[in-house]
Amino acid sequence: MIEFKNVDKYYGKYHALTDINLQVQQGEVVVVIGPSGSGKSTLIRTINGLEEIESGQLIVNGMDLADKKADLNELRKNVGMVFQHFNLYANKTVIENIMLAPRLVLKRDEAENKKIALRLLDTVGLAEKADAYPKQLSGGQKQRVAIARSLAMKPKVLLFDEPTSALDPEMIDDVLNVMKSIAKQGDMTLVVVTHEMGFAREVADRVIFFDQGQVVEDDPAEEFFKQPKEERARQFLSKIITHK
Ligand SMILES: Nc1ncnc2c1ncn2[C@@H]1O[C@H](COP(=O)(O)OP(=O)(O)OP(=O)(O)O)[C@@H](O)[C@H]1O
Repeated sequence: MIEFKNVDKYYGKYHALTDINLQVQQGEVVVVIGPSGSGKSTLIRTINGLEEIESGQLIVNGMDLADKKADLNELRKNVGMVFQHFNLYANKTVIENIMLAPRLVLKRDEAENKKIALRLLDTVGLAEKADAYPKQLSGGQKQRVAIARSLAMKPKVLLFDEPTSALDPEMIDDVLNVMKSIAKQGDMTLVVVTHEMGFAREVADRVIFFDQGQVVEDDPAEEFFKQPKEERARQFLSKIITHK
């Protein structure tokens, strides 16, 4: 479970998160939407300790991240993250990218590690790319490898930070389909920052609308997709898309 209690975060004097109170239950799929610069990335980066919080409490899988002594390596065994720009190791093959963390962190047996990695590559539709290097892949393929790499750790929580926004339009669906199938399995907690409203409508349990570092709406998905909240969100999102 993830629980924010009165969490504040500053970058210098800039108040990036203001009094966040949120709970995400194990197995929930939560989509976070909101305008550019509203703090969505900051919010999810706090969940795996990539950003520190200044005050309040943030409990993730029983660990209090406000405690400066929290063991972030231990936390990250159970909390994976998929980034906008994939962050694959360029000098390692696809399968090595997937096998590395389970080998080093979980000390997983090598044969078992390889079996799991190949199965995951198959799941994301890239079985034939095991020995390719990231530079030989399209953006959408890289992102599917990044997802397989996160899944290899069997995390309880998987965070997605705008996973499709660096992709060409024709690649987006392949990545969203992989994410949808993970969401539909129902055992992992997913927190997804995205502008993909179709994805949210299909698989989200909850939608959080974020603005100026604050939770403005926190609704069950069926509630959110009733007008006029969805319409307001679309107006915000159309501004972002025009920007880009
Ligand atoms: N490391 C940092 N140092 C200083 N300011 C930062 C830092 N990271 C983010 N910010 C600022 O904090 C605010 C929130 O940024 P954040 O990336 O969380 O927003 P976002 O909602 O994810 O935006 P986008 O949709 O454009 O990615 C922005 O005003 C940003 O400029």
